[in-house]
Amino acid sequence: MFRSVIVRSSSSAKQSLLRRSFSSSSVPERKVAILGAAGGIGQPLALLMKLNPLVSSLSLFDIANTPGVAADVGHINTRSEVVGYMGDDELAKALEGADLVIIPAGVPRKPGMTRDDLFNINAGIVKNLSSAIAKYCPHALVNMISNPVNSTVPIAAEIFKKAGMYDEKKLFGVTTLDVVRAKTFYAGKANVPVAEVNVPVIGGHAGVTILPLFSQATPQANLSADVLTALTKRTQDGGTEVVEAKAGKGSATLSMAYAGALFADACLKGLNGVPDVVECSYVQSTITELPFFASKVRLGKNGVEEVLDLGPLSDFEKEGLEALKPELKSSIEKGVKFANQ
Ligand SMILES: NC(=O)c1ccc[n+]([C@@H]2O[C@H](COP(=O)([O-])OP(=O)(O)OC[C@H]3O[C@@H](n4cnc5c(N)ncnc54)[C@H](O)[C@@H]3O)[C@@H](O)[C@H]2O)c1
Ligand SMILES: O=C(O)C[C@H](O)C(=O)O
Repeated sequence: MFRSVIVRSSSSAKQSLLRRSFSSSSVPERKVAILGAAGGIGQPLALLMKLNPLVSSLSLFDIANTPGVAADVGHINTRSEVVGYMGDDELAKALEGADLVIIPAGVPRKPGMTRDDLFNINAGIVKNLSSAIAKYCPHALVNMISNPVNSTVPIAAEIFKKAGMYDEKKLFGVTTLDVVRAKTFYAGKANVPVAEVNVPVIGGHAGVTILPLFSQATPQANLSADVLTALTKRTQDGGTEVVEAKAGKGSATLSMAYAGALFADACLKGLNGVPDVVECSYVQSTITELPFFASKVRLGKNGVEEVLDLGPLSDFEKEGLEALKPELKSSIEKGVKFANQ
């Protein structure tokens, strides 16, 4: 179809106009940058973003090993051009012109650690990367994967505020893996096809701050209170389950890359004007008294279009919501304090 439009037009100016308007109305150019692209999440995420036809330029940044990852992924015969960037001197080039920046940079947990135990190392990494984003691609959407997400998102927000370019619609904590897990675990217990399952997950991304709303799960299933309690706990402990199974070799990487690619795809669809794109994400929010909170979010051309209400909660979920607030509040405050010291 594209080729026949070009062949039939007469002048070359007309051809190029047609080419531009045809291609921009179908699939716009989109640059996606991954920071931490040579890591356990970064590599499979780079692969999945290379497979995404919405991406025209894939920028792979890390402090080490990106040339190899970029050469490898770059041989795949899909739409995007791939460029690897290594070291702080190349960070500006990696970011310039980016529409979406995905951040899985930083250290993962080992058995016995909480996500908050990563704060001392990852907070500094996120602070530096956020300063660079503020400088080189201030209008990009940012998908924060680096833990502790409950604190790294507030850190990025504070850095962006200091730089005078903060737009709360453009900053997202990636909690999609919690949704992916809740769907998988629910489908197993409810004995329904997993592809049909939807489960919102609210709150944050650590332990009890992860609150799946199985009362709103579809398709509906009549699960006992004990089963719902066990499903909730398994979703909250999903990350720890992987950390323990990997026995010192890191945390979830493959399922996270899948979840990160799903969320990035939703962001790109929103940017491209696809209607009714709704995903859960940890964003600046007023639906509770906490300044950041994960809930369903409608994505649009400017990022967050609408933070959706929580909807009706069961008594068990209402208790879970009250129980998560103190920990989430203190993680947010820790991030804000760090960014401002
Ligand atoms: N949000 C979630 O649901 C979720 C899920 C899984 C893991 N995580 C988090 O993602 C992070 C990464 O996990 P991983 O398993 O990929 O770790 P990893 O150690 O395998 O990879 C991290 C990568 O970050 C790079 N890096 C370090 N400092 C950097 C900097 N300043 N700039 C750019 N890159 C830098 C490292 O070189 C490495 O390649 C961890 O903090 C982990 O806890 C979050
Ligand atoms: O559990 C972790 O440390 C990594 C990640 O947050 C996860 O949920 O798998």
